[in-house]
Amino acid sequence: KGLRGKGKGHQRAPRIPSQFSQEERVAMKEALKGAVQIPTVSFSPEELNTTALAQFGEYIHKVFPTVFKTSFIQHEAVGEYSHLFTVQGSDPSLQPYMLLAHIDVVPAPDEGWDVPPFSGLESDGFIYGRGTLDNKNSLMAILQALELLLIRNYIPRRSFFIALGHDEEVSGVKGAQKISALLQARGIQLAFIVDEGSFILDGFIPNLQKPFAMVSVSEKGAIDLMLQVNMTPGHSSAPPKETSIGILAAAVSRLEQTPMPNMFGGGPFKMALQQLANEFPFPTNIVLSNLWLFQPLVSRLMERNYITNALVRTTTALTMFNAGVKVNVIPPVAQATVNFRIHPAQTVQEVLKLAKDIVADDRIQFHVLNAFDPLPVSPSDDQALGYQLLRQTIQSVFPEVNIVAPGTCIGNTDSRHYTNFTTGIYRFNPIYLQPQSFSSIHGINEKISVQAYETQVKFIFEFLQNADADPRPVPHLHEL
Ligand SMILES: CCCCCCCC/C=C\CCCCCCCC(=O)N[C@@H](CC(N)=O)C(=O)O
Ligand SMILES: [Zn+2]
Ligand SMILES: [Zn+2]
Repeated sequence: KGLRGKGKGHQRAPRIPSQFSQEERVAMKEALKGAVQIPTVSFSPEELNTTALAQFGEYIHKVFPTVFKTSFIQHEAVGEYSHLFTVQGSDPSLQPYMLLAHIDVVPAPDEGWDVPPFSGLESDGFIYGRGTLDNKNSLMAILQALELLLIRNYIPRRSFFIALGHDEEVSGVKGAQKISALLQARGIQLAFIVDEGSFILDGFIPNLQKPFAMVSVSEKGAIDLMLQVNMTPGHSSAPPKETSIGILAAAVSRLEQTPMPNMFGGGPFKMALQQLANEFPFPTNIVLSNLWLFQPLVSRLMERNYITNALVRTTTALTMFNAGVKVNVIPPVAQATVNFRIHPAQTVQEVLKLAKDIVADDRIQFHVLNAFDPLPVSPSDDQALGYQLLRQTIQSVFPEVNIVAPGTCIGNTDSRHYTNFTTGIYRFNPIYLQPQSFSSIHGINEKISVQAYETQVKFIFEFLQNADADPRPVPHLHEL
């Protein structure tokens, strides 16, 4: 709605092969390095590096000139530093879709890095730096693929939006939320959305030898819960039996030692394991094919690893603790913040009640700083256009990957600000991820191989064209 309504000229565009010249391949990796070198760090919702964000806006103008000068692409800066591209397709009868990525990155002090985190240095075939996996790779690959298609005179059939938020790492309130309001005011409805949030997972599940593509169809909810204890201050030479610090420490320790219930079976993860069953050796294949019998066993096994544990329950992370004003003063107040990530089968209210029951101490005050429910589960059936387009593109770009399975994103993404536009929200990065690279996201030595980045560009180049092709049934591989 509201997109190029001319109703004419929507002939089929010829398929353009995803082959790039040596010169283009060099230019694309250099463009990513340049993006990494701009320190677009979000420290807090109020503390963004606005100089770097402004510089980034100029940078994408410079490296993707065709995107900015094409007549059927409208560019708008939103909330000053976020960017919305409206690509008007030639066939207004096709519902548009939207690709998301974010400009900002989490802070990266130099300590522990092999190379400075904002150097974008290339070493042993890898480009190093903050944002190379989260999420400048996606942002640059989307614009790069579009630039290359435009240079080849491609005219998209289906309209689409590209929304690039500038504060995803600290809420998305100034970026994604503003873009969302703008699209809402324009009455836009979308066929589907694709965002960051999952990968081709390699080595995350014991005994599963082959990588598989997990497309996240849901996203955990979250609560930032502040616990506070107030006590009368006094001289430390004659302390009371319990201090605010002691009471609060015991309360948060109870929360840490009492995990939220295991909800395995109540989210997409069970479906993924069933789809993966035949990829495991005996007897795991039999166990996973018969979850009606073995569900209690499997759900317990999943708790053993901290990543699979995050997929079966609401997690409880103690992230901040503040108390004390002076070495010889009984502290008047102690505060701690707990970050819960809510399993798709639970709600904010349910988790709050459980947390209060676990703490079970009237001296503790609870303050909800921020909370939202898990995101609805998007369809992954044969009719789900976004899911099937991802599946089709994964099968063509990564023919060695046998399984594409739905999953839950354990982190949060900007896509949660766009739930009004579509029931189909998919989180997927076309990149192989091993547990070690998972730790580098928000950690140290974040890096992407030059080859992986080229493949990401190729994936989007193919995806944009697949979205314009006539819908046709996608053959299922390895169905149960
Ligand atoms: C099937 C078994 C293995 C499953 C393993 C899952 C491995 C994890 C794969 C991907 C998770 C990566 C999450 C990336 C998205 C997170 C984005 C992010 O950092 N968001 C922040 C900020 C925010 N928007 O709230 C966050 O705190 O979550
Ligand atoms: Zn991210
Ligand atoms: Zn992140």
